[in-house]
Formats: sequence, structure tokens, C-alpha cells
Amino acid sequence: MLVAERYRLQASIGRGGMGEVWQATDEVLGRTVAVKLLLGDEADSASSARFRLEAQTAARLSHPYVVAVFDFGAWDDRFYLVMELVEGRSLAQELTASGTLGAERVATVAAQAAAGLAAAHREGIVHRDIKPGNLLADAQGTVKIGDFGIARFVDDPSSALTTAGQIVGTSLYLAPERALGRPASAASDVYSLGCVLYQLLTGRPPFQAENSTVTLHQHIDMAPVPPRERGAQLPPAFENYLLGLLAKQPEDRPTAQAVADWFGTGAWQGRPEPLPVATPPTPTTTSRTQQPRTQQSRAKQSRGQQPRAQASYASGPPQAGAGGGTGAGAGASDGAPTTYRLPPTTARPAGRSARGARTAPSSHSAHSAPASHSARSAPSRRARPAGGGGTGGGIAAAVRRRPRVFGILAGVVLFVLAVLAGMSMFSPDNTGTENGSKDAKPSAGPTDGASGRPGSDTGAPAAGTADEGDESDEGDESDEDDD
Ligand SMILES: Nc1ncnc2c1ncn2[C@@H]1O[C@H](COP(=O)(O)OP(=O)(O)OP(=O)(O)O)[C@@H](O)[C@H]1O
Repeated sequence: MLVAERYRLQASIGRGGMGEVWQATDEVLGRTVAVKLLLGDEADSASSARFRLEAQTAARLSHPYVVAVFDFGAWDDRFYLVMELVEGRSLAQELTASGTLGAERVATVAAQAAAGLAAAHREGIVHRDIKPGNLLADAQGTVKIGDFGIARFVDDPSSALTTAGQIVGTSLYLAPERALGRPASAASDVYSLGCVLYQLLTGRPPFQAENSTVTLHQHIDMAPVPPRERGAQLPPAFENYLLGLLAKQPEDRPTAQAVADWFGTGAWQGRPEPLPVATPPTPTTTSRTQQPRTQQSRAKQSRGQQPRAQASYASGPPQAGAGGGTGAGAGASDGAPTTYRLPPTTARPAGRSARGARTAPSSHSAHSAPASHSARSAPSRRARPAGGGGTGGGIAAAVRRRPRVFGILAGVVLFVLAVLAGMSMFSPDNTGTENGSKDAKPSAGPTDGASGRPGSDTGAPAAGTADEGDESDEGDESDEDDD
């Protein structure tokens, strides 16, 4: 059969709800193409014009993940669409063959299909009928989206196609807003893609009831069962993201481009982000307390929040700083963590917070100086006795312990020394020595005088006589001193 005097139909590829697809040869250009003959019995001028419009829209799309549209028209009261022939099979056929697909393959499908959708959405084109049968995989496994523009045409009751009036495709992939009768949007395509991915992973779409009405209700108000609870083997990150595509509210779903990026960059594997490079352990607590602050500051810096973030952080963890000695120790070394101790009033408004952060160390120094000092001086106090160890050190320590007692003793010693000095200077013996032996006889006792010891010259009586005139008392005092 020669369609439109140009496309020779050679073999039927398959038949769907909208028509029959043939492998054909474009005899003008001499290439193999796919020709889709749409079902319909009244290709009147009005519907023909609308079909042309949709086909033109689809033809505008040129993207590696979108089936290219070459031509369209009406022939023998039927619409036809000429497209790029994808030599492979649809994902519907892949599913029939293998039941489910692995996570990696599904992630590839997601990235490519979403990229194709994003290209269409940028052109303002909504597919409206994303389903496994419309995702074609070529010999290399590359996914291409087919039937762009067709769904909208077929979905229009006035297009006079025999399938018009029915829901295009099935209810299995229909977004909630569409089930509620609202117009299709780019987000509706994303939802449908989510349903397809879910089915590829689990072998069944998220909602599949005994009839399409119940299925539509499930789309509207039932949460999907997480794929892993249905036996799908996939990383949790993949599952979480996929459930995001199935959000009930269109605005809660990611865009097609975001989906393409997320899967394209391998985020679906859920690998943890690389940890910060480990820093070597430091001898003091300073680095430990300062490091998180530095990292946080950097992160917030990159978000352009540096000033306010620093201020709020500075006043944020005062409890941590006040709780232990680590804060004080840290402050002693570089002052950075001192911000922990700043009172709330030191957290300055955004415009001044940087300054506040800079002044923090000095504030801290003032606050922490006593603590730091005690920390340093405590060991030195202990070191003195340990290192000194001598008698002098012991006396000094004793003096520090009993200053009043030692003050009195020192006074007594000085007094006695003064008395002794006076006695030696004014004693009769000395006078006799100087003036003659005659004066010496009546005073000193014969024994002491005979001994000639300086100690006996102390001769308290002499002194006593000179000062007090009470000999016995002086004698007593002299004895006490000797004791
Ligand atoms: N451009 C193409 N190249 C190769 N095969 C195609 C092409 N377009 C469609 N097919 C295949 O033709 C068959 C029929 O496709 P068709 O689009 O008519 O049906 P469907 O998408 O499965 O269902 P429906 O028409 O109800 O959406 C499918 O097996 C599909 O893979």
C-alpha cells in the first residue's frame, strides 16, 4: 500500500488504541520510516486542521530522546503520521518480557525520558500520555518518547476519532489533577513518568484497581505503596525521589529537567556525600571546638549568609561553652570560641555581626582571662613546692601560712637583739675595761664575770638596771630568751 503516494507500507509493527503502526519506506527520500495510521472515519477539514497543528508542534521537537516527526496528513479519510523508525522495542514489551527492570536500567530510562520531556516542556508541549508503550528503546537501549502531540489531538472529542471521548491510554498513569478534570500540565507528565518508573521497578503501576474509576480515585487520594515494600531492589534515595514524582499536588513534584539531572548525575544511587577531610588530632580542645564553627561559617558563607549566621552562631551555643573547661581552654589559645560566652546582646544585627564576630575574641579574652590564668597558674603553684624541696622553701611556706605568728617572733628576736646590743655597749664590765677595773667590781656576778663569755655578759642585770631598775625581772627575761 502506498500512503499519500509516498510511503510504502511494508510490515505492521503493532496496533494500539489510536491506530496501527507500520514500517514503511519513504520513496521520495529513500529511507525507512514508521507510519502511524490513526483510527477514524471522518477526517474532515476541521479535525484535519487540528491534527496538522498538533503534528507541527511535535515536529518542532528535535531531541535525541524524542521520536522525530517527519510528516503528517490525511489520506483516504484517515490521518497518518510519519516518524523516525525506532528499531527496538517499547518498555511495555520489555516489561512483558522480563517482568521488572533493574534499578540501574530504570534510572537510565528516567534520566533519558525526563530529558526528552524537559525539552518538550521548554517548547510548551505537554505529552499527556506517558506510558510504557510510548517509551521506545532502540538497539542501544536509548529511550525515545513517541506520540508527542497525538494524545492531545485524540483526547479532543471534536477530533472525530473513534477513540475520542475515552481517556487517552489508560487511567493507570493519569495524574490526580487530570483525574479531577483539570487540564494537563508539565507536572502531569512528570507524575505519569513516575507511574511508569514505579511499574518498571515493581512490575505493576502504583494504582491498579478493579476498574478505572476506582483507579482514578486512588490517584487522587491514596498514597502509593513504597516500591521496596513491593520487593523492588533499589536504594532508599531512589525510592524517596520516585515518591516525590508521585506527589498529589503538581507543585510538589520536581520538574522534568530536575528529574533528568538527578538521575543523570547518579544521585539515585544514594551514595553518601564525601566526608570532610579528617584533620589530625590536636593536643588542646581548641581545634575541636573551633572546627565546626569554621566549617559552618564556610558553608553559610557560600550561601551568602555569612554576617548574620556568624552572629547567631556566636551567640548560639553559649551553653556548650559555659558548660565545660574546653571553652575556656579554647579561648585561651586563640579566642575564637569565646563567642560562646558572649551575652545575647553581643549578637549584633546582620550588618554588624561580622564586627561582632571579630570583637568576640577580645571580649572573650577579658572574660576568660581569669579562668585561663588559673589554669596556667595552678600547676606552677604546685610546681614550686615540688621543685624547691629545701628548708628555705619550707620556712617560706610556713611564713605564708602563719604570717602573724612569725611577725611576733621576728619582733621578739629584734627586741632581744637590741637588748643584747645595749647590754654590750653599756655594761659595767665594758665601762671598767674602758675606764678602769675599779668600776667593774660591784656589778657583775663573780662567776659570770670570771667566765668571760660574751653570753654571760649579757648580763641581764646590767641591762635591767639600766632600763628598768628591776634586776630579777630582767633575769627572768634573760632566762626566757635562753630557753
Ligand atoms: N516510531 C516508531 N518506531 C518503531 N515502533 C513504533 C514506533 N511508534 C510506535 N511503535 C510501535 O508500534 C506499536 C504500536 O504503537 P501505538 O503507539 O500505536 O500503540 P501503543 O502506544 O502501544 O498504544 P496506544 O496507541 O493506545 O497509545 C508499539 O509496539 C510501538 O512500540
